[in-house]
Amino acid sequence: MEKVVFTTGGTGGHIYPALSIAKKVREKGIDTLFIGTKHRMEKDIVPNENFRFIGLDVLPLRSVKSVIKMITATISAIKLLKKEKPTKIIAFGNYITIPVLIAANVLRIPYYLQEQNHTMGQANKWFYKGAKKVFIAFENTLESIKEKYKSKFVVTGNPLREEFYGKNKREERQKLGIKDDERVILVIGGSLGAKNINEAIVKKWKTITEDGRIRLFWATGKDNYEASTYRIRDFGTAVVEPYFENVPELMAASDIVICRAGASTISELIQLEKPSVLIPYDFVGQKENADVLEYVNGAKIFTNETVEKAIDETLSIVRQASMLEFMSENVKTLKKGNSAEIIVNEMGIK
Ligand SMILES: CC(=O)N[C@H]1[C@@H](OP(=O)(O)OP(=O)(O)OC[C@H]2O[C@@H](n3ccc(=O)[nH]c3=O)[C@H](O)[C@@H]2O)O[C@H](CO)[C@@H](O)[C@@H]1O
Repeated sequence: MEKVVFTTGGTGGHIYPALSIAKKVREKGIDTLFIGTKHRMEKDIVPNENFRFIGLDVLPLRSVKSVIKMITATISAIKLLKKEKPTKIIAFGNYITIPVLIAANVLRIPYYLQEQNHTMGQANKWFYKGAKKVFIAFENTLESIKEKYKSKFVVTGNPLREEFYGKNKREERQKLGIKDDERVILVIGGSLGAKNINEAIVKKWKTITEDGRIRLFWATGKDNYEASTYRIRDFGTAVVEPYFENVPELMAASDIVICRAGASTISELIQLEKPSVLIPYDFVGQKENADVLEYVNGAKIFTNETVEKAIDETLSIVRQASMLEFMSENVKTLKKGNSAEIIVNEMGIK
């Protein structure tokens, strides 16, 4: 009997792709189990989606204590996998997946990896040589892989929420009451918001809102709403929220998006063929994710120091229909289809 173990955790960026694949597996009536940590957001997100979840006691490898915990967790993972007897394992990167991947090697259970980012994270780098297949989001990741391992890699894009597929721009604009001659700018940070982007929006508020044809949708981030908006007296037609639950609809309706360059956000832009102005959060490898879009002339990249310029540039691009179309056509060339479906097929799950 087929049974698939998913090991993931840390941030939404690692957990949501796993859930999209797991939902496809569950639809086929196949048993699943998630293994993450008992400390981070997977412990809530995964059970909320009605998947069975076991949290191990692991911490980032930064101290002797964390190394001891990693060893203990690995012993627990071996016992757990012996009992659960999965036929396949899939891991989504970062230190949380290490105990299960060591256990998979010890027990010789076939395992697969998924990498969300352009640049592979350390855990995936350590384990890819023993993996059956590695599912990557972006073609250019292959440039850093030795020739003899390349055949293991499959470019699938990142698994996204189902709502990102089959969206139509015109329909979504009608639902939101947006007129044909209005231009929609969507601003989102990562799952935590983006302080620098918020500050620049406030500084440029007058310029953005004085053009009556601009419709702004701006998510400040859950913890930044008060600090970002208290100086604004009149929101006009702008929609400002701490967090948008309906990003698929808003992104589909928008003409251009200002955002960070987390892997899921980049893949969502690709799926919806959106021009963007990106301000990567650099130290976690987002610049390389952003480069994927800029390289095909589908996005412009700015830095935390030049966010105000980024907004001026957005206002300029959004008024040029031909530029928007050019960028959108270029983004389209990166589309890969429904990644979760492709991955389930590649894993031989019927
Ligand atoms: C700070 C940090 O460590 N970031 C990393 C984290 O990204 P993080 O999880 O922050 O960012 P991602 O872009 O991968 O995902 C953000 C998700 O939140 C959604 N969203 C955002 C705002 C909003 O109002 N509503 C909403 O639904 C987006 O649509 C997207 O699906 O994991 C990613 C995947 O490994 C990495 O690429 C990022 O570098």
